[in-house]
Formats: sequence, structure tokens, C-alpha cells
Amino acid sequence: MTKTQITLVQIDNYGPWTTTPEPRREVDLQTLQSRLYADVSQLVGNREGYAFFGRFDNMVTVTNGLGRSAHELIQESIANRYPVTASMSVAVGPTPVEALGTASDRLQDAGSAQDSDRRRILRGETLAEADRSTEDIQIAHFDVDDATGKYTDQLNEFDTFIRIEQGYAELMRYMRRAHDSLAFFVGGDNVITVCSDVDEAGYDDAVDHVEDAVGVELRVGVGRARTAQGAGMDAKHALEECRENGSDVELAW
Ligand SMILES: Nc1nc2c(ncn2[C@@H]2O[C@H](COP(=O)(O)OP(=O)(O)OP(=O)(O)O)[C@@H](O)[C@H]2O)c(=O)[nH]1
Repeated sequence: MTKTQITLVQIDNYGPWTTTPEPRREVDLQTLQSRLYADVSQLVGNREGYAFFGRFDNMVTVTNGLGRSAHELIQESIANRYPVTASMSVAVGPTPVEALGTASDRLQDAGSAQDSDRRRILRGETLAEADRSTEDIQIAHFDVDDATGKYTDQLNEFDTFIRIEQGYAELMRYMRRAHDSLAFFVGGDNVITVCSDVDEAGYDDAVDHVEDAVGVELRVGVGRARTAQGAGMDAKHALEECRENGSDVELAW
């Protein structure tokens, strides 16, 4: 059974900050958001976690192995580098959706995203070392079969983007509905999904569903490990096996 530790990272009071004392230049907001994501990705990634940019003002991170002090250090680092602070809420669940749901509830209970009194709070519990196992995290790395040949080298970039995003939208809804799993677009034609205990038939169904619904052909490699990085790397190797065998789904175990 998977045991996913999710940390929701939310910029404090960001909406009001973007317009106070008057609307801030969009290029500056875009720069701040992408740099903050890069830092969160490094700070979490150096500790074997994964960070997804999501909506940028709210980032979902997979933090198995990060304790309370690691979270505090990341918050301190953000506060020292940026004109904004971030609150964090951590929860562990048998599925990624359950963990994120609990983390979201805790953050919402502590105050609104636009509450000027709620700053840099840290809520929730992290996994005890004794409760961790080598099968806690399941990560699936999806990619579009021959995106370069079918789209990138054929269509204009915006029409390519629409096709890839349609595949992503269908997949993210399907994995959320059928498997309580969280799918995130990570660039190019790639979607990384933080999964519950999905088996090979479940991934076959997901790939078939996306092709039937929007005509986008996916392949997926899946890994399992103690940490997001470990599971994610195994998933990448499994995806390479798909490329070699011409298969749609490969599990690393
Ligand atoms: N984030 C991320 N992006 C990747 C990764 N591999 C490829 N990409 C992106 O995906 C784009 C397409 O690369 P590929 O998936 O190798 O190309 P393809 O044409 O689909 O070829 P096949 O996957 O071999 O069918 C690249 O330009 C990258 O932007 C990865 O592991 N992670």
C-alpha cells in the first residue's frame, strides 16, 4: 500500500500583494513565480522529493523523507530570498489525493490564502522513519508516443501545445477519478503522476482512455521506492524500456 507524504506550498497573501499598492508588472510576477518554483524544486529535490509548479502560487510537493526541520529550513530560505513568504501544510495518506485533501483542509483551517495575518505557517505531520518502506511512493512517467514526428515537426507550436494539453487534461481527470492520483505536466510531452497502488491493467486503461477520448497516444513507465526521486528515476528507466520494446506500459518491479 502506498504511503504518500504531500506538502502543499502556498504563497501567503499573494493575490493582494500582486495589486498593492497598484498592479505589479506582469513580467516581474512571472519572473518571481518561475524563480520561486526553481528554488522549491531544488530545495525539495536535494532531499529526494519532487515539486510540481501547479498554479505557481500553490505548489504540490512529494516530501517522503523530509521532516519538520527540513520544511522549516525551506520556509526560511524562501523568506530570505523573496518579497513574499510561503505557508506549508503536510499530510500522509494511503493515496496522493487523500494526503493532499488533508493537507489542504489543514491549511484552509489555519486561514485564507488572502489572510494578511496568516504568514509562514507550518501544519501537519511528517512520516516517522520507522513507518517508511521501499514501496511508499509510486510514480508514473507518461510521455506522448513520437510527439516530435506527429506534432512538433508538423504543426505550429500553438497547435502542438493544444494537442499535448488535451492529452494532459484527459489524463489528469482520469487518474484523479479512477485512481485518486495526481498528474502534473512537466514540460515537452511529459506528465508525471503521483499514484496510488495502480496495477498494469490500470495503466493500460488510462492509456486507452486518453487515446479514445482525444486521440493522443501515450506510453508510461512506472517506479516504486521510498522517495519520489527514487520512484521517478525507476519510472524513467521503465519508460526507456517502452521505447525499446514498443510497449505502452512498463512497470519497474
Ligand atoms: N520534464 C521532462 N521532459 C522531457 C523528458 N524527456 C523528454 N522531455 C521533453 O519531451 C520533449 C519530447 O521528447 P521525447 O519524448 O524524447 O520525443 P518524442 O518525439 O515523443 O519521442 P519518443 O518519446 O521516443 O516517442 C523534449 O523536447 C523535452 O521537452 C523528461 O524525462 N522529463
